[in-house]
Amino acid sequence: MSALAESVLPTADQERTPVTSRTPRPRDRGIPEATVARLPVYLRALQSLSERGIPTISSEALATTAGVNSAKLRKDLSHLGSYGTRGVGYDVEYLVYQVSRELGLTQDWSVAIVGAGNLGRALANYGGFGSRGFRIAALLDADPNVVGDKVAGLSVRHIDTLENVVEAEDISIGVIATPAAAAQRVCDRFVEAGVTSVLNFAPVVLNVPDDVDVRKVDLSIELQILAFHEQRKADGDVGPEWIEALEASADDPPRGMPPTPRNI
Ligand SMILES: NC(=O)c1ccc[n+]([C@@H]2O[C@H](COP(=O)([O-])OP(=O)(O)OC[C@H]3O[C@@H](n4cnc5c(N)ncnc54)[C@H](O)[C@@H]3O)[C@@H](O)[C@H]2O)c1
Repeated sequence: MSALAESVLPTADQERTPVTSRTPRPRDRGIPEATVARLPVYLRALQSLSERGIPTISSEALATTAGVNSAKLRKDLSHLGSYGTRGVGYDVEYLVYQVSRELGLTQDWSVAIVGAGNLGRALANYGGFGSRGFRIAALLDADPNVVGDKVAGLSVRHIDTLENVVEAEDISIGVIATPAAAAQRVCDRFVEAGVTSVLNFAPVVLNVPDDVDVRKVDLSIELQILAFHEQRKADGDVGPEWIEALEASADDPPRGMPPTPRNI
């Protein structure tokens, strides 16, 4: 069990549920995507408060710690049914539990990474996933020279075993770290094997059925967004009012403005 999973299970009625890739997932209850994207930011801030032994926090202080405005934070947390107590604020431990539960982190998730190259190995070697409830259960590759390599305590398996691995390891999330040309086929195989959540690092748009969630990570896009902001700052266009306006309209940034790292 992950440290996080242990730390967010205060009572018996909040017990962990064993999850398999075919278990119906606790779907969001109409929570906006932009709110879901900010929950990990709140969680990180809350965990840091918890580690410092801070029992309660006002929405303003939590918003400052998380780097968002307080009205947005209150609205986000209201989607979780959390309103805080007037004059006291939010109970930090309970909010850690609520946000973790909403993100599905009160249970462990098994992850398979396909592509044991530079990126796949770096991901597998990163120790931070385990403490957040993500177990890297398998690393697969198509190159016979790579299959059998030991990475982060795992033996790289052949891609031909993907379906067996998904079944045997109860894989819930598939990570694609292959070249772009191979990504769609790998994705199709994940989906055929029953995986309905895919994290794609390859620079390609994947086609998936409606019930499959794909998140794409592209560092070059993030760098381009930062470059855009650097340019605006150099031109003197980005002042505090502009940032405020952006934060107030996180779901619908002003025309011509890409989402900032603070509002996605
Ligand atoms: N999203 C980002 O921010 C980001 C950053 C760096 C790299 N990337 C992308 O991540 C991917 C991997 O990059 P890398 O530097 O690790 O490349 P790499 O060449 O080091 O590794 C790719 C691995 O995929 C394997 N592979 C190829 N076809 C396969 C298949 N059909 N099935 C299984 N394995 C297969 C190769 O054998 C190789 O081991 C690339 O698409 C790259 O563009 C994305």
